[in-house]
Amino acid sequence: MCIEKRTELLHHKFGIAASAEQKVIALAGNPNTGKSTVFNALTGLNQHTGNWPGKTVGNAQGTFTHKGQSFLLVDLPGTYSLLPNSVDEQVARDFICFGQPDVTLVVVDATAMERNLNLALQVMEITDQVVLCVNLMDEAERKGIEINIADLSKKLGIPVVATAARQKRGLEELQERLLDVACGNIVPDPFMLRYSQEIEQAISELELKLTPLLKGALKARWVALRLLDGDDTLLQDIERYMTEEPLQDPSLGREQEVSPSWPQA
Ligand SMILES: Nc1nc2c(ncn2[C@@H]2O[C@H](COP(=O)(O)OP(=O)(O)OP(=O)(O)O)[C@@H](O)[C@H]2O)c(=O)[nH]1
Ligand SMILES: [Mg+2]
Repeated sequence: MCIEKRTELLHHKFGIAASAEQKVIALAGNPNTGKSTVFNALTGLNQHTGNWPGKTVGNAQGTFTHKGQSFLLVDLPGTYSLLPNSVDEQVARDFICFGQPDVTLVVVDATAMERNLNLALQVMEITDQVVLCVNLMDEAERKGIEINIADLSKKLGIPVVATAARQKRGLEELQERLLDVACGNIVPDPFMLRYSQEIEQAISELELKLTPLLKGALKARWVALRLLDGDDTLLQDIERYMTEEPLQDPSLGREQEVSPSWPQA
């Protein structure tokens, strides 16, 4: 999508005023992982709060500049998943999918990695442009939890930064990695969850049909997974946010439903 079109989309559909040269960062994560603390530490007083258009869910936007590059940071509601079961999850998913952020920064709690990585894996299915922030490192250290950040980054295929946002630790490196991914100096190659053979087969068949329809706007594999899961809200959202050419292939119905199950926390 060209920059002018994205600026227009952000303004009209999400109430976000980003300038053409700004890199847009979506801040996602489980509740209480320190997203707002990271947001505040990075943006300081350069913040603006309101509601998401048509929703009673709070929306905070803020700006910062790193090495001459301006960033607009959007603090998303805390969620455990991106399946649209609640308004918070819908808001987070819609922005990550359709707001076309340059990077989605997933903030996880270093003391509860297993539960938190579930959301990170879901984001990595939607977009390659992901940076992981392992926050609350001071708490993890206090509890004797050790995390091999370099190994985690290698296994996940995305940049991973350790932070203790309340103490403002690790934020410089976080800004560096955001700049790297936003500007293309680092091209993440996220680890993909593999499902059963039956589901993988169905995904491949749907991907073939979806790829030309989606024209790179969304990952065909992820849309295929959502369709197989019977997620009607995604088709509505595709029409709402990509209104120029709604999906019209009648064979993309629900008859092929087999439910892939998300890894449970
Ligand atoms: N010890 C420690 N506490 C932190 C750190 N980061 C955030 N906190 C604290 O964790 C609590 C939750 O932080 P928030 O920034 O509100 O978390 P959040 O993810 O925005 O929470 P929701 O918006 O409710 O989902 C607050 O009391 C913060 O001060 C950290 O790195 N170390
Ligand atoms: Mg918050």
